[in-house]
Amino acid sequence: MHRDSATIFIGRIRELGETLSQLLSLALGLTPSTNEFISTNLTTANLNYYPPCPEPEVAIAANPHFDTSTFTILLQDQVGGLQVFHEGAADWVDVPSLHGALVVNIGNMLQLLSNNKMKSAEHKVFANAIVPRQSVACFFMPPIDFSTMSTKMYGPIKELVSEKYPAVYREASLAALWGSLYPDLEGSLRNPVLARLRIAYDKEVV
Ligand SMILES: O=C(O)CCC(=O)C(=O)O
Ligand SMILES: [Fe+2]
Repeated sequence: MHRDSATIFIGRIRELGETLSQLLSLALGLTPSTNEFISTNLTTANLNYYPPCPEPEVAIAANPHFDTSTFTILLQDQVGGLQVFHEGAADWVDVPSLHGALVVNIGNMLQLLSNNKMKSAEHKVFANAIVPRQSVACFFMPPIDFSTMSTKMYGPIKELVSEKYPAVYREASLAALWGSLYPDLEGSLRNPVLARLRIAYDKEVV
């Protein structure tokens, strides 16, 4: 990516992220004074390049995973291959590549903060034999401070917890949440990181 266009792109994505944070807070019914998403910022961008794969039927371009972010803004090229797991259909569905469109994924951080009101989207990318594919994934998170990574805790926003809607998750540090890219060793949990944070873990699994 050319340096000038990258700078402009990132600037615009930051603005869009701020607007999205505010809209998500509104959608959750949070008041501006307790809005914890306002501090959400663009922390990382993945520039993904997937070369053509000689044996796409036995390979995968990106393993199924949940992003750790509050939300992710994704730019994909025209090649396609991104799929999201649709809980209702219990199946993977294609996320078509539309020219000029951005995809927004909810990540594990928002599922945790929103006390399960917003669900993290599991996604994967399948490989193709013919053309390379590129994407830019921009991750929005609370600011990352490596000195407090294991000690600063995040949990369901107080305003979203009540007697009627008790906290679904215990609090977790960013370091603990970061495990979400790694599959469950026993392979039985769809979202192992959040499943292990569930307060009613014994009774119910995410
Ligand atoms: O390449 C894509 O479309 C998805 C990339 C992705 O999921 C990620 O970087 O977390
Ligand atoms: Fe992702």
